[in-house]
Amino acid sequence: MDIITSSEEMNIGYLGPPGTYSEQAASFYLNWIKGNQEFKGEVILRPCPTIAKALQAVTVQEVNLAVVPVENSIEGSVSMTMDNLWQLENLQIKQALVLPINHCLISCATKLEDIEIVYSHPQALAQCQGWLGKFLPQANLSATSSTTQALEKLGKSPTTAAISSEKAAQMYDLPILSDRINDYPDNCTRFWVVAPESGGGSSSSSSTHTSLAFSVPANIPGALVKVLQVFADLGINLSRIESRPTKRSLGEYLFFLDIEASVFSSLMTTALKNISINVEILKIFGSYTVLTVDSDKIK
Ligand SMILES: O=C(O)C(=O)Cc1ccccc1
Repeated sequence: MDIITSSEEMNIGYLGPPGTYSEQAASFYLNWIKGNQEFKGEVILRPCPTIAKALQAVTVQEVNLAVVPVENSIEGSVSMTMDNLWQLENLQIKQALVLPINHCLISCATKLEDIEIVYSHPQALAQCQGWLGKFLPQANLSATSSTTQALEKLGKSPTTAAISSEKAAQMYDLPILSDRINDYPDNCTRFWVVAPESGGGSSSSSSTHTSLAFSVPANIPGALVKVLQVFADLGINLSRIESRPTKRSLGEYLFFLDIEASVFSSLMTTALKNISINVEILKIFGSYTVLTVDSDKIK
């Protein structure tokens, strides 16, 4: 892995305010790069109001890196991340991090029956929708830009609640009314560490995964299968396929692939050459390794 080493200071953007799951991921990464002694200067975490702004901050070099959520085991893709990676130029994924996510219901209410409104990030609300339906059927759900932005809306009201982490509850000095409220216990989110293509050096040849996205030249039968067949024929495993609308016209899609191979492998060189005639625009987001983080490593 290559990290920018020329500067004394490294700034890492993430979806804030402080206390979000994205901050946990960014903070783990900060400690990891310090522990691996790949960067000796000061590392500063910079909260951004949205995922889009965190990624834009990388493109305009306001920050050196951004740590953004990309996929959750219960709710699936974070479309804001996918769409911005496609739209913004010169971004490169340097690393993937998988973090366990344990949601708590945080509120000054004394009983669940008193709660009228629950605030949180749409991903968190979705990851707890079964629990919310069962234990808070009366409550209205309200989306906020992050789980800690939800905490800022709470105040001391006895009729409002937010979904956020245990760490965030401690940070904002708010009580936890219920713990582990996500619908599946092994809830986890994958984050990407994103750098500028030019500033971060090239990806390491030890990378194990590659992410890319493409559009197809025409909406014709077999347009997608021709691309997928190339990977199948070469025995390259795909770990994710996702479609997103091109936003140009209804029914027209971009396809995002996560591939279990390094972009530097000879098989991938062949695959990229072979898919080139079947794709319209191809964007390679980077090659990287995946770090799975234990809950006791999250501060
Ligand atoms: O709002 C946050 O805390 C985030 O970092 C986004 C998010 C929300 C829910 C699960 C994982 C990431």
